[in-house]
Amino acid sequence: MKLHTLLKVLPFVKFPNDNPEIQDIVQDNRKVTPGSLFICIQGLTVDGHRFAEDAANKGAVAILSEKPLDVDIPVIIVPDTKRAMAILADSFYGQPTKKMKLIGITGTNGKTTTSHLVEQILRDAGEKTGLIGTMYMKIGNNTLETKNTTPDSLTLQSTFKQMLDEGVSSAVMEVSSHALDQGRVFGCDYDVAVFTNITQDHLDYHHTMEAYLRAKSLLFAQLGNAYNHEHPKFAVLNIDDSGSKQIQKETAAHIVTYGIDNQTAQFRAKDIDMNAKGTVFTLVSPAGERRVHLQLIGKFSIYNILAAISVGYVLNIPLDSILQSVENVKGVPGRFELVQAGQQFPIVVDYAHTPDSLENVLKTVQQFAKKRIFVVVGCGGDRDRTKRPIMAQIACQYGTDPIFTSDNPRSEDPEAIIKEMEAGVKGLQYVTFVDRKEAIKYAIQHASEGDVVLIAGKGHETYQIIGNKINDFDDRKVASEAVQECKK
Ligand SMILES: CC(=O)N[C@H]1[C@@H](OP(=O)(O)OP(=O)(O)OC[C@H]2O[C@@H](n3ccc(=O)[nH]c3=O)[C@H](O)[C@@H]2O)O[C@H](CO)[C@@H](O)[C@@H]1O[C@H](C)C(=O)N[C@@H](C)C(=O)N[C@H](CCC(=O)O)C(=O)O
Ligand SMILES: Nc1ncnc2c1ncn2[C@@H]1O[C@H](COP(=O)(O)OP(=O)(O)OP(=O)(O)O)[C@@H](O)[C@H]1O
Ligand SMILES: N[C@H](CCC[C@H](N)C(=O)O)C(=O)O
Ligand SMILES: [Mg+2]
Repeated sequence: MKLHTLLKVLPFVKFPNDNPEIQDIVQDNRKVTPGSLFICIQGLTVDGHRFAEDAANKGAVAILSEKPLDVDIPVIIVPDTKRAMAILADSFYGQPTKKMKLIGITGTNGKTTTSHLVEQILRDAGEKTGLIGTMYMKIGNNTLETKNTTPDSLTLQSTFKQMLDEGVSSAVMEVSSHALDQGRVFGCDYDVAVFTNITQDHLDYHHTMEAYLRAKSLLFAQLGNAYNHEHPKFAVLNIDDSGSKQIQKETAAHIVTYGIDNQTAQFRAKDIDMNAKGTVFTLVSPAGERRVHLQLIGKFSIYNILAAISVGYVLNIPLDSILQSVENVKGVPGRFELVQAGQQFPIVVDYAHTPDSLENVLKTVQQFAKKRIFVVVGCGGDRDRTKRPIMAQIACQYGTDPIFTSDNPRSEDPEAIIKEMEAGVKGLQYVTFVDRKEAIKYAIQHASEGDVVLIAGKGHETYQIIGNKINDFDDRKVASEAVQECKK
């Protein structure tokens, strides 16, 4: 694409005299190849403008910048390069999200789970699907690795283009608050946006809950208009969560509500019956009442199911097909996943790494544990420090045997992180092991029939990040091995 053609989507920019062919758009000087447009991003760690000269030396033919630069290739100046990058990426890759159904899911907890449920509903309805989220990106059945839950706008739009080339008709993605704040999704044309909930997390980044909710609400602000009857847009909101009120004010889309406690929810679960094998509830929906039998457990799972059902419904998928899909779902890897290694008690591996998710999952475990509840839990390094004492306190409140350990300490001292957890539980009973393997072993050695072992925080993760090193570590494997060792 010619530079001038590409720049047409950015109003008021000054077109340079040169009009080179743009082969690629990159934001990392290490990825520049001849013919690239290099975009300078002021990051949180470094200022990308400082790599402009190197990009030019490597063959970049133009630079997008927020300030004048001393290089001998054209420099186009815009007020906000991150935003411009998202808009250019959308245009460069042929506006892929305009040609497919796109569902975005945001909220503190439940994004990965809900996106998998929605993907399943769409597949069962005959769509070829794409999925972007914490665990991977998927095009049909092929998975691609991903670094972020929501990738940068260039990766995002090129992935959508690939999806389109491979026949994807509907894509579902998790939209993190970081991505919204950094404009990674500005170039996405969503049809449906979902809000799961908001509770404490990421205060290291957003600083206040108000700023965190504001970031989440950006997804709904960019969603578009309810009165475009050809392409109506839908905001699917958890009406039991007070954050929905704020979000509702920020969007011009149709509002669709789901919930359990609030009787006005358009998609509501009532008469809930839960046991260790699954959950049964009555779905109240615009299409009438239906009894639903799930293989998932926990009140939080019902919220995810309701969100997914609402999405399917607004996309005109027949309710019968939607319900058949969700009833068949066995679970999502690392979310309340049971480790079966021949032991006499349940071992649950769960991705709860926030106070609210830990509390929810422990309340669910409490319903089934006859005796003790062992909770292995740590808190991530280089992440919200204020959740550490709270998570420790929740582990002590709901567990009988809390075990504090490490969960991706990253650049921080693992012992110091545990100390910050301990500050929340002075005078209470718990044990600590810096080595997560030892913590898991301890729980499994001490548990017996009637007890439950919950290993929280890492879920599907297959690594433990200590310093800059990414070490192999999978809670599910470590737990299985510990069970085998105990049998010896
Ligand atoms: C805090 C945060 O969000 N950081 C993201 C941010 O990095 P950054 O601002 O530090 O970027 P930077 O390193 O300063 O670089 C600035 C610019 O210089 C360029 N650069 C940099 C170095 C160099 O040698 N050459 C070069 O050209 C970079 O490509 C970039 O364009 O922009 C990067 C590119 O888009 C992201 O990969 C990176 O995510 C890091 C890995 C991260 O850990 N992010 C987490 C906090 C995050 O975003 N998490 C959410 C999920 C949260 C949840 O679901 O709970 C997510 O969506 O993943
Ligand atoms: N709707 C929900 N409400 C509260 N907690 C939930 C909900 N759904 C899942 N959880 C809990 O949160 C954990 C993470 O769930 P999930 O991976 O679906 O969330 P996520 O929003 O994608 O998280 P992340 O932001 O880290 O990617 C689960 O393991 C479970 O303990
Ligand atoms: N998306 C979350 C994942 C946290 C998972 C937990 N295991 C940790 O490392 O803190 C984050 O990056 O904050
Ligand atoms: Mg996720």
